[in-house]
Amino acid sequence: MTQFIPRNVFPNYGAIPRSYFLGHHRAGLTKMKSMLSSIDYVVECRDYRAPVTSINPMFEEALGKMRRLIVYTKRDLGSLPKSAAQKTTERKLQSFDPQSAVFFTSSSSRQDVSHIIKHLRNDAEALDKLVGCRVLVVGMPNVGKSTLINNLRNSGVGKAKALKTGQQPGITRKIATQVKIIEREEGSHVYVLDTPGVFMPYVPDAENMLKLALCGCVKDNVISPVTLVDYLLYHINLHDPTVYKRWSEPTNEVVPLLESFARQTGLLGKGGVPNTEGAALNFISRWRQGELGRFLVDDLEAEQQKRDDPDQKERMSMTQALRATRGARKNKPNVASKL
Ligand SMILES: Nc1nc2c(ncn2[C@@H]2O[C@H](COP(=O)(O)OP(=O)(O)OP(=O)(O)O)[C@@H](O)[C@H]2O)c(=O)[nH]1
Repeated sequence: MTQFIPRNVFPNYGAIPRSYFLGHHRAGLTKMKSMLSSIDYVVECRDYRAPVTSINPMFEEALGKMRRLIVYTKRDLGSLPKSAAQKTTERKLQSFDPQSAVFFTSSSSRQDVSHIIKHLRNDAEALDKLVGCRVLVVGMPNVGKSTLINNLRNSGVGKAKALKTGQQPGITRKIATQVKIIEREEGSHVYVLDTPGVFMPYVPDAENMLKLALCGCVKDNVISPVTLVDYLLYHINLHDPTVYKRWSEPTNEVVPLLESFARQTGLLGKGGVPNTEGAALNFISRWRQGELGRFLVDDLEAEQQKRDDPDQKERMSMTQALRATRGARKNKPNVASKL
């Protein structure tokens, strides 16, 4: 048997849309900025699987001066609990933001959110405010903000879910009413406010767009699901190609893999022909549920090198991003019109 060699670069970056900045993203960001004087903390959520790519530089610009907590959500999908890989990843991520309190959460772990409650309980006390402390939770679409707030409320005051959550981005479209997560006898309670997920006006690097779409920050109809599975397959093969052995031998060919997957899972169209698009969506959904391996799509070593290199510009500023959007608008159809 010939040895399987995974691709070490992804070859298919052509024709990938790079924008997903919708009306409620812009409106949400403007509203957040206008509320800052009444906010004590910002909790910035990032996706554990794409911890660097899911940083929205517009939040740094708009909210960078606030007291900040960084929460990497969906930890359960990016690493195995207590594994060496988890420890290394988290140590590195912590080192990227030495000035901020950094947390890692999985929606299935009560303990993960209890660390945030403990931190806020101690830290917010120092604010000594009679009116209570207000925390704004921000992040990319679908990163898990509402889920986090529901879990904080449950852990902090023992109450049930207050906010709607969903598998596709854009469930929260407006800044929500505040939710109490910590109660204090003297009345200085801690409240959190959910916000609509905000995407970037333009993503210069096509690979980053694929990463964000794979993690669910972009609606599933924006990028072809077959291209997304191809990109996912590229990552899976670098980690462990045996995770799909039920359906195929290790392969770099996405279409035969999806056809085999469709036949074996009954995803067939008219005349028994494999429904490749449906199969692709199903395959992605399985990865998002942790069935096809748990790994990061960002390379933290490469990020470290970038940060160590003084000549590298780390992020686009808001102005640059907006300038790029204008350029993109001239050349590309409006993605929002497809939604
Ligand atoms: N496995 C896993 N799934 C999670 C976790 N957190 C959130 N999710 C799922 O991710 C999806 C999005 O979660 P939401 O809380 O609705 O995300 P959001 O950031 O509020 O989304 P927007 O409405 O777009 O702003 C839901 O299907 C959640 O169940 C987590 O820690 N682990």
